Amino acid sequence: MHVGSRRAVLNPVSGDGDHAASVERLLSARGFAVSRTEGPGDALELGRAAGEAGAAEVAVAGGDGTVNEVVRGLARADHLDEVTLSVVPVGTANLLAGTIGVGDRRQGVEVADTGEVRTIDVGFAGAEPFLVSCIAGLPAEASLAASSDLKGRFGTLAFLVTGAQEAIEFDGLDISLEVVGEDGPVTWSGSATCLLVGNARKFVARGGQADMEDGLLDVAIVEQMPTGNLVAEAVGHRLLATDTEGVTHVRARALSVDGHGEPVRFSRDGEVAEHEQLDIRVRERTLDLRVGPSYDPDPR
Ligand SMILES: Nc1ncnc2c1ncn2[C@@H]1O[C@H](COP(=O)(O)OP(=O)(O)OP(=O)(O)O)[C@@H](O)[C@H]1O
Repeated sequence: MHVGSRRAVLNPVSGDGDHAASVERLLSARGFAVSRTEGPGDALELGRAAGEAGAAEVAVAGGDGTVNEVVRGLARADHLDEVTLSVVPVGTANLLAGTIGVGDRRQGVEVADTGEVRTIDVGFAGAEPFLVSCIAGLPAEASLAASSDLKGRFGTLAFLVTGAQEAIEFDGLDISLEVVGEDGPVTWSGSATCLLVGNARKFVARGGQADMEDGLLDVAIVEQMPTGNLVAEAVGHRLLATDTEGVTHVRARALSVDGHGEPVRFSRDGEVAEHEQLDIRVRERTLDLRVGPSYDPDPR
């Protein structure tokens, strides 16, 4: 491997922010040229620069937000399918790392160096990529409402805390969907509490990790229900059973979301944007990703 082909993007303020020096040292020792972010948007530019320089490997030391920025930068440099990505989890929730068997920062560094490489699907919402999920409605509102202070104190639980509060006030999304499902087209129209589209995560049955190599997105549409609290609880605990009334579940290659002229707020791996109309699709086996030893390519 030639010098400079391994780059790392390190967010020094992710999570509790006590990792920068030690993780930088560990990654440097494995041959990664480490760049630190100095503010929002830097990880995107560093990802783009790594892509434009043709970096063979990019490690991200950060949380899901930082991973999302780097992946967007790599996509803009048209380098997503030529790079090997790895994640050193130093954020708060670290959803992606959790689903690919990378438990902590030391293991993350080890995996960044020698972990098995799998080629995973990448979701796209319009032109923007996502690895974990693209969600609209209640959970997106809730995660938006979780201030970083709250996130800092409660970690992932902040989602649940705010989720329950927001549910009481949430009006629902008035949307129409055209879904290219695994078994044919599906249409849906109505008022939804939320639309959950997972690449690395699934939201029905036991929830948790989804198959990231099957060329399919896991789509759950939760109908607006009068008792919003109940839904918040169900979503929060990831207990949406397959047959829950009011929940439509489809494995899909693509879907088109229409907000009937009203902007719908989407969260792509935590990055928020509003769209009146959005096409979401999956590009099968697009990104090489280093995974931990407990990664299960076909979780059931
Ligand atoms: N040097 C910096 N100073 C302040 N903010 C930064 C800096 N570098 C990056 N950021 C911003 O920090 C935010 C949080 O990053 P990240 O998602 O990695 O951590 P987290 O929120 O703790 O973890 P998670 O997303 O896994 O819950 C990102 O929105 C990013 O834009």
